[in-house]
Amino acid sequence: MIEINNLTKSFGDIKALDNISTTIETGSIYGLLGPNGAGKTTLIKHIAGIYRPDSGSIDIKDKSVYENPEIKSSLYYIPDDLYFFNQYSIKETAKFYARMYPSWNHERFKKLQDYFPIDINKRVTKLSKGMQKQVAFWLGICTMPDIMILDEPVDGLDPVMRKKVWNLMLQDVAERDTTILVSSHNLRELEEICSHIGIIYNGKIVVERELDNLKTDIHKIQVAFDDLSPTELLQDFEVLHHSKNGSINLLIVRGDKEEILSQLQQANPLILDLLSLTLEEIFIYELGGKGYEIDTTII
Ligand SMILES: Nc1ncnc2c1ncn2[C@@H]1O[C@H](COP(=O)(O)OP(=O)(O)OP(=O)(O)O)[C@@H](O)[C@H]1O
Repeated sequence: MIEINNLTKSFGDIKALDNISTTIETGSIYGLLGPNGAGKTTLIKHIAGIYRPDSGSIDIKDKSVYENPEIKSSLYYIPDDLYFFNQYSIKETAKFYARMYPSWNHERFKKLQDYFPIDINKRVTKLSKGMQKQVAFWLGICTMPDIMILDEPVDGLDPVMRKKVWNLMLQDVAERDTTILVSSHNLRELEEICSHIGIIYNGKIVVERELDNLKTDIHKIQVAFDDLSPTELLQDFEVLHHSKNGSINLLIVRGDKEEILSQLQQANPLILDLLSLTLEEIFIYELGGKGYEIDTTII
């Protein structure tokens, strides 16, 4: 379990993290979303024990992670900008990892040689960006981490390799109860794999929920009336979005699904449909309500 309490970090006068508190349960896959500059990487680097907090704490298994080699050897961090030693081949890097990580599993490393089709004698830094990402996952999963921290992890991987990599991660979660913290702008992918979602904006976590619960609280509705405005009927609910195309209204509404539908039903709509909502839509409408909107500038 990762426990974060009142974590704050500033860079000069930029408050990158503003009093963040949260808990990430063991065995969960926690997706961290947020606009550019929201604070995702800064939060991740604190959890990986790289940054020292200005105030607050990050505890893993009840121990502070910063400058704690024991805790750090039980987690594996794949940053957005990978780093490998210049002269080392994959095989030599694996040997180095075997010394660094007490739980290194060499059997696994050998077994995965067929899964990742790269010659282990090749120098890692001479490989393509996507191949280096594959090596990062390959070596990472062989360190048998309790926690995997992934910043834009599948950026640069081809679609087949993305599936293969997620397949490995999910197996590890199922078999070893690994905790995965993943930050990505690829919301479709996060939607497929995450059990929990946290949305960060201006250094604060503004929405945090189990993915299934997130979807039961916010609804996309298509409704048409002869001459009524649906927002008048829904005054007791939070309408995050309303647009109209002819007589058809598209609504994004927060609240109890049955109550919202019954309210609309009472006014005898010509059409009333509940549509499925994607994580991307939740992201856009939740942040729209907090001042981060899609506006259009004509150039
Ligand atoms: N080392 C640093 N020095 C100064 N400012 C920094 C540093 N690292 C981050 N920041 C600032 O902190 C804020 C949060 O940055 P961070 O990299 O955590 O955002 P992010 O959510 O990961 O963004 P992105 O999606 O664009 O990668 C930004 O305003 C950024 O400019």
